[in-house]
Amino acid sequence: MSLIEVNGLNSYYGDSHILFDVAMHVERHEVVALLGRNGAGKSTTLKSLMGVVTPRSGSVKFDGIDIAGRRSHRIAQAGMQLVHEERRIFGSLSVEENIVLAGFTAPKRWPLDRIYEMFPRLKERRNNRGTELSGGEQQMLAIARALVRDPKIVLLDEPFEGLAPVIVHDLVKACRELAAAGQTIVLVEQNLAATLALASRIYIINNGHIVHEGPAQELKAQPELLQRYLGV
Ligand SMILES: Nc1ncnc2c1ncn2[C@@H]1O[C@H](COP(=O)(O)OP(=O)(O)OP(=O)(O)O)[C@@H](O)[C@H]1O
Repeated sequence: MSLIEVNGLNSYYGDSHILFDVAMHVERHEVVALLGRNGAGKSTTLKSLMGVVTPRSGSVKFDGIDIAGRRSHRIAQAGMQLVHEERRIFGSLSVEENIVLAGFTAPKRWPLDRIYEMFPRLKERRNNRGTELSGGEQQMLAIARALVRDPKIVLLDEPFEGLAPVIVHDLVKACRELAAAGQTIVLVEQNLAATLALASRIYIINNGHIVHEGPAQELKAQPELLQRYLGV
């Protein structure tokens, strides 16, 4: 049984039909990436999985249970975490307070030591307020806030966007360690090199339709797909 199995998913904003019969699956311990141009529907897909957007129709099975239509806090309680593009950390709280607070209501938690082993930078900055962090540190903190809840799956929405290459390198390394430890991840990213360094399987979404699915390695040999759907 797949950890996530999506079928016939349709999502709207008001009258705007955004996702059209999306079908996808994610296996345990897999890193899957969702690629596509700006506005293709990537964030909406993650939000529809997480219950931030309520799908109008279709099924979303998470660990065997249909969660479509459930509220996002209940989906989080079942073990899914979405790291939003805008990070959503508390600027007035310290790094450590941010992490502890995020883990507060989780049924299971990572010990802080494990978080700090993965992000040594956060350990150095643990007494700094959220507002005092660089963009890269904020992103590490946003991911740490998801991981502390020991999720079955983490959805990462453009985690590398707007960050300097050296920070992206550190974050990719941390994500690779996470994946090697068996963490299931769904990644939405515009940075193709970072995506291919992390994901084993790729979906491409275009105008709300899944138009391609296959191993990440194959994508490099398909320049026409990259050109047509990603403009690269
Ligand atoms: N809250 C909203 N209300 C109305 N329309 C929205 C809303 N959020 C997104 N959209 C529209 O839905 C479509 C899909 O947006 P989505 O954010 O899922 O795209 P994306 O692939 O994640 O792109 P990006 O990389 O720009 O975030 C776009 O046309 C966008 O303008």
